[in-house]
Amino acid sequence: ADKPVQANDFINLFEKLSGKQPGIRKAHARGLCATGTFIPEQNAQFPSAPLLSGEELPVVMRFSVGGGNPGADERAPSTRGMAMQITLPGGSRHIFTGNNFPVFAGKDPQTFFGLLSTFLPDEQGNRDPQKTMQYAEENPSVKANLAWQQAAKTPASYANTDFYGLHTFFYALEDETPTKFRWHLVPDLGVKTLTEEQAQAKDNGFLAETIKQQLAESTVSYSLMATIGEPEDTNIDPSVQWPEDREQVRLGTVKLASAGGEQCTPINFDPNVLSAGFSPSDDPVLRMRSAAYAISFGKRLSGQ
Ligand code: HEM
Repeated sequence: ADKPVQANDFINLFEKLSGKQPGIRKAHARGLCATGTFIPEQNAQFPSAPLLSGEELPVVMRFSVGGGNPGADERAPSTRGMAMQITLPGGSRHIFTGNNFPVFAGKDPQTFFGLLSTFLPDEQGNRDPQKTMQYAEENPSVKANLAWQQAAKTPASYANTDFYGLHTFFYALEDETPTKFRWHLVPDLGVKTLTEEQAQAKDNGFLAETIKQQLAESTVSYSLMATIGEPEDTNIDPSVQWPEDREQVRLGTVKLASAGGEQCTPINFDPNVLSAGFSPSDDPVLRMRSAAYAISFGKRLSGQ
């Protein structure tokens, strides 16, 4: 049998797909840093979480385009990412790192790795979409995400994109009843996309300018939502969405103050960094992310 896929295999594969990009994130290479505040809302499902205790908290956010290409074309209807670090009084942190699709491309790291491998060009430098199609037939857990990618339109702005945490997390402090949830971020300015024609009229890197302009003209904010899971909803499979009718709870508002700057440079947006009361699920994709992000972070800081 094949050796199980390791975090470093992903890093090597990203470098094969996008070329060596020394000193740059191995995924989500193109991005934009922003700052703001988190205005928490207390609620019954997260009764004494310090994160939601009522104080406004400082936020550093990084928006990004999926893939390892630092010059990725922002006119393309591909993956967008959002990483957010909230700092609590006393210095502990809570990190949320999500993408603009509601379902992940694979039930585990191995399946995702296999899918990405079908994007590698052959010796003549050609990609073979047939390979990807065949892989999807053999690995149906990638299908929901591929269908989303095929239907995706170009996001009009990071301020008009929703972002999904995808994995399951838990909350409970001391003897509280545990809450099982998945989070997502809803833009208060509404989800907006561009037609192909509108997208082609923009320049390759229009997203930074667009959100700066929106910040100058209006309030840019997001609602941080938690979907509350039922016992029968999967804890470990990010390629399966929970039923639509699950209870939605507001955790608070993220309000942007500025966009641009270097505040994100020293941050590793590891999605397993959680504040008191929160814990990760055993989702193997979530577990793999900590190791992969740490390797990428180390390479970035050491110019590799
Ligand atoms: C096995 C699965 C995955 C692997 C191996 C992986 C790998 C990586 C790596 C290496 C980075 C660069 C980290 C850095 O240099 O700081 C990254 C960034 C990122 N990933 Fe993942 N990832 C995975 C799954 C996911 C999932 C499920 C999501 C969304 C829920 C996601 C969203 C992001 C975002 C938003 C960033 C940019 C973070 C930033 O701005 O610093 N990734 N990923």
